[in-house]
Amino acid sequence: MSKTPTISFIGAGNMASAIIGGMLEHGYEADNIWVSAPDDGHLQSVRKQFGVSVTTDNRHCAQQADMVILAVKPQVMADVCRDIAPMVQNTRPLMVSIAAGLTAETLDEWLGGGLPVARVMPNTPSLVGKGAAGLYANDQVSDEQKTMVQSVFDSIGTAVWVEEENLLHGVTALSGCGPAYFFLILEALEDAAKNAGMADDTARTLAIQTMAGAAEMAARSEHDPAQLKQNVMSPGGVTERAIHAFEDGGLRDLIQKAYSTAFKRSEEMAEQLAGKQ
Ligand SMILES: NC(=O)C1=CN([C@@H]2O[C@H](COP(=O)(O)OP(=O)(O)OC[C@H]3O[C@@H](n4cnc5c(N)ncnc54)[C@H](OP(=O)(O)O)[C@@H]3O)[C@@H](O)[C@H]2O)C=CC1
Ligand SMILES: O=C(O)[C@@H]1CCC=N1
Repeated sequence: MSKTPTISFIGAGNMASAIIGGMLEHGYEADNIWVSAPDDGHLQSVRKQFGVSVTTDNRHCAQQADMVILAVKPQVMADVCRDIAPMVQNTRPLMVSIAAGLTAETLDEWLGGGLPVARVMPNTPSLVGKGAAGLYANDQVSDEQKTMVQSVFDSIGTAVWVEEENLLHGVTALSGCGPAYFFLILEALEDAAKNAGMADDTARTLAIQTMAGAAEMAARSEHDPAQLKQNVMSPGGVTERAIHAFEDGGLRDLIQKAYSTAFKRSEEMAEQLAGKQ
């Protein structure tokens, strides 16, 4: 596709806003973006914030698109898809779902069948160009359409194709949910520092910079995280005590448990929603 593709978002919530904000920040033209959602008041604030075109009519939104990004909650996806199915069966845009769990087969069935359907599991740091997304496409998606969806998610972070759709459960439990895990750790670290008497803004600044610095270092280093951790743990020093406290408290098991629970929930949602009539 030589012209800039028109991209329509159905749903204007946290994740759609993060993707749109990231795309605009990275040079995508607001003129080529449409957004629909039920609440006109909310849409008008989206229009003001981003300068995109808005409508409360999902069909009208989908009609404009080379690529439709379905950004509603999984539980309302069936109704949304069935409503726009007659329209997209005519225009045949690339349909992209960012919903957790829902399979391409289920989505395609709700959309009337035979459409190019891709799935993306993005995350909210897309807003600041630091997203991490897993991508999957069904066999109706052309190479040109794969390039189109990849270029959108590459522009707002890192996008990685998975060979098998089932692998998206693991992507969801890692990078889809992951920002929340790190925000929890930030909250807890800030609280610990404040409990010991540190000023609120100092605790926040130091905690955020430490997390960002550790991530940047892990990304650039030739060493693995275990070695980088060891490099901070002076024998008989301070960090060693804290790391032992984490290990003794079962932090690794807890992380494994949280990850597995998220993974299972993603599988469970796929099964439950596939049965939705
Ligand atoms: N949040 C995250 O970090 C991530 C979310 N996802 C996936 O993204 C999807 C959206 O999640 P999120 O953005 O957090 O959810 P939000 O609740 O923030 O946004 C959902 C949006 O859908 C709109 N909506 C509801 N019903 C309809 C309808 N019938 N037609 C059109 N729009 C409708 C809502 O409108 P209104 O505001 O007017 O109610 C809202 O704008 C989910 O499927 C989730 O699995 C994937 C990865 C990460
Ligand atoms: O919690 C959720 O269901 C969505 C999917 C990944 C992140 N948020």
